[in-house]
Amino acid sequence: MTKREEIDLKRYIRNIPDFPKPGILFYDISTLMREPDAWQIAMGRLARQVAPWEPDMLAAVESRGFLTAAPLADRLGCGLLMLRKPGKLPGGTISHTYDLEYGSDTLQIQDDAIKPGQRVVVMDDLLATGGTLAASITLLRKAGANVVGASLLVELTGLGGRDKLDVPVKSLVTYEE
Ligand SMILES: O=P(O)(O)OC[C@H]1O[C@H](OP(=O)(O)OP(=O)(O)O)[C@H](O)[C@@H]1O
Ligand SMILES: Nc1ncnc2[nH]cnc12
Repeated sequence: MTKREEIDLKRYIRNIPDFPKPGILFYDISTLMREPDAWQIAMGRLARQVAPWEPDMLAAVESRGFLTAAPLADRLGCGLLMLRKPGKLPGGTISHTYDLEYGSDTLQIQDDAIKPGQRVVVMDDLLATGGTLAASITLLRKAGANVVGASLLVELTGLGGRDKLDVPVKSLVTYEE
């Protein structure tokens, strides 16, 4: 029997070619989440990755970032906040609009989500070009956060996303493509 520490999470992450557009190889974590043992192992490894940063809060990027940040906040005993697409968060919000390969996108945070200087780790499922995480970090700083790290399940290293980020970045699984 394979020991838990030897389990290769790549075995559980499915690749789907040409989704959502021709030419994109989509890394699908649904197949990892369907396997309770593998998902627990992934969350355990993420917890060990993030704990040394001693966060007060985890910031979850809509929507797949919610899937990793919520169980981790529970494991680490820290707070959880959402970075959402526009018009989803009640009360006062702060926005940041950023450029994508084609067009632009906006993320929002509640303006009272963070106490000044709180240590925040931003979490998403996957790092590709880095545009989403770079924008998330800018938005968190606008809201007063001390962003101490970024944590991912999957990193597509060939796209150079981590070069856009000025915080320490850790990922569990890397693909060159
Ligand atoms: O590094 P980048 O090039 O910015 O890409 C990474 C982002 O793309 C995906 O989100 P998507 O926009 O597909 O939304 P979803 O999480 O709602 O599926 C993924 O969950 C990251 O948030
Ligand atoms: N190749 C990819 N697979 C899954 N999610 C993504 N988000 C951005 N690029 C992606």
